[in-house]
Amino acid sequence: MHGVWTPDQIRAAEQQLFAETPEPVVMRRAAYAVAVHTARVLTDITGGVSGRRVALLVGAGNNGGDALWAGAFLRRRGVGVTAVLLAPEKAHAAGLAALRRAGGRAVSAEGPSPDTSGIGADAADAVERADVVVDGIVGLSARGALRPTAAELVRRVVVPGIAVALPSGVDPMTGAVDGPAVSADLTVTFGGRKPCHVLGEGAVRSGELEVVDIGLDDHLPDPELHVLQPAEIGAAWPVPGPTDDKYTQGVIGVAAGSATYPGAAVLASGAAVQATAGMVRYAGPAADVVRSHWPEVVATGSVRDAGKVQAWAVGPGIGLGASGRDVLQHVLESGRPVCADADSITLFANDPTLWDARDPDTPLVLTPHAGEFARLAGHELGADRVEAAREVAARFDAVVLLKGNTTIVAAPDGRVLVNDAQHSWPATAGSGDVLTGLIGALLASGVEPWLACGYAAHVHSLAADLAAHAGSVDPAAVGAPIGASALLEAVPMAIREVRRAALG
Ligand SMILES: NC(=O)C1=CN([C@@H]2O[C@H](COP(=O)(O)OP(=O)(O)OC[C@H]3O[C@@H](n4cnc5c(N)ncnc54)[C@H](O)[C@@H]3O)[C@@H](O)[C@H]2O)[C@@H](O)CC1
Ligand SMILES: [K+]
Repeated sequence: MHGVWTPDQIRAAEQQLFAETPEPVVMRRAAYAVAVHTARVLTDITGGVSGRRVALLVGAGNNGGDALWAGAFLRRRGVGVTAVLLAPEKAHAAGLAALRRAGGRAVSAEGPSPDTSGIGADAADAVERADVVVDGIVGLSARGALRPTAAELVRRVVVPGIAVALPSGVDPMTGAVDGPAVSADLTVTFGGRKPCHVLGEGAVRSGELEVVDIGLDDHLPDPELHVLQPAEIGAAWPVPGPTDDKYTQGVIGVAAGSATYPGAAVLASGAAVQATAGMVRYAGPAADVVRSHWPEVVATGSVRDAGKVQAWAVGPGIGLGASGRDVLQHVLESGRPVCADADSITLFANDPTLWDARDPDTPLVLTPHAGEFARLAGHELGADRVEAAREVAARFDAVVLLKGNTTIVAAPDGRVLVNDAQHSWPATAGSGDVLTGLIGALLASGVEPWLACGYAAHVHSLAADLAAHAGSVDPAAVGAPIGASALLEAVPMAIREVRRAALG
């Protein structure tokens, strides 16, 4: 599991570190890593380092200081370095002096003779002629949209960009982008991941991420967020052992779909069949259709005669009427872990007395999208999705999986997992029904609910990615839109992929 720390947590750890290692030494450590990675990128794209050109975009703070020091190190390897200073009078003095000593030059972003968009000729020329641009405009202390000159410079960058700490223009806490922002090929960040590297557009804008050790590790508190790694998901994914039979691996009950809309039932049951090797029971009015798609499912017409299960997946397509309510109430009273999705969430929102049916000691997972979340929470989902999910998880004493391009999984005790999909292929009708089946199957296998959601979210987005690329994991492969059935079909491929990662 990777940790993710807030800017405040990182700053506090830095202050502790500075008590033992002087701040300029730490900055040079960070900058040296930026220089090493920039040299690597230069070699990748131009075949060498010496004689290549790098433009540094330099803001008023220490982020600009990192870029200036990195420029000084690159000069020593023969790189032609020009620093474009956004606030010449506030540029990091020691960094600027080091760059000049090493033979680099500095120009003002706005002068002399700025063009109609406010950019000076030397600055425009430096950005245009560079092989690589290093973004040191703003880092951890970024506030709001980029100021006009910085925004204009960012618009002009067409060559590969390396972001120092984080891509400028991205909100450090939420990953949200408001106006122009750097789209980095590579982000070199220090001490640990920050929320913007894993949330929303920031995750995409960060490009490849390099986390550099600058000595902070011993000073960092518990992380704010966690990101699961494929290998740990693969190692934990339940597969049958030598002494297992169909019952010992967990039996999942699926209560979904209706006679008129059987699709949700077929997809959720199918996902459960593909996810784990135990047994799947379906209970509801779509029993015949489910049986014809998935002969291995034991299907009955009602939750009342479903037989024993170890967990329930309930909700997709059950409707908002009395029968849907009855189904939800029954599974809540079963004393088994429940993954409640879609109509179940709206039923909870419409009728708070349903919470009384729940055994407080039995885990409950809620998997809302933004609209369902708003109904459940009683307010719209704002920019801070993490805090929103955390608050609702605590309020309802349930694990909340908030759907979106970045999936957030909040536990009632405040732990938060993030699954940063990096693509939107799962944004297709029926994809949520597949996710519900995956989570339910993992719950039935005894996986802890918070992790079950994290494992399922990862495998779900990986399956969509694989399906969209016809099974290829080559990042250069071109994708095509998929439906939920194709996603479902790719689930075993995704499970194999994470299990392979676990083997190393
Ligand atoms: N404290 C340290 O010695 C270390 C800091 N590090 C670097 O320092 C950075 C943090 O430095 P600072 O706290 O000085 O702050 P930053 O360099 O992140 O930003 C502060 C400056 O950016 C400007 N700014 C803020 N929002 C802006 C916007 N929307 N558009 C344009 N300009 C904006 C402000 O005028 C302010 O002067 C980290 O991200 C990292 O790159 C690293 O060198 C590691 C060690
Ligand atoms: K930056």
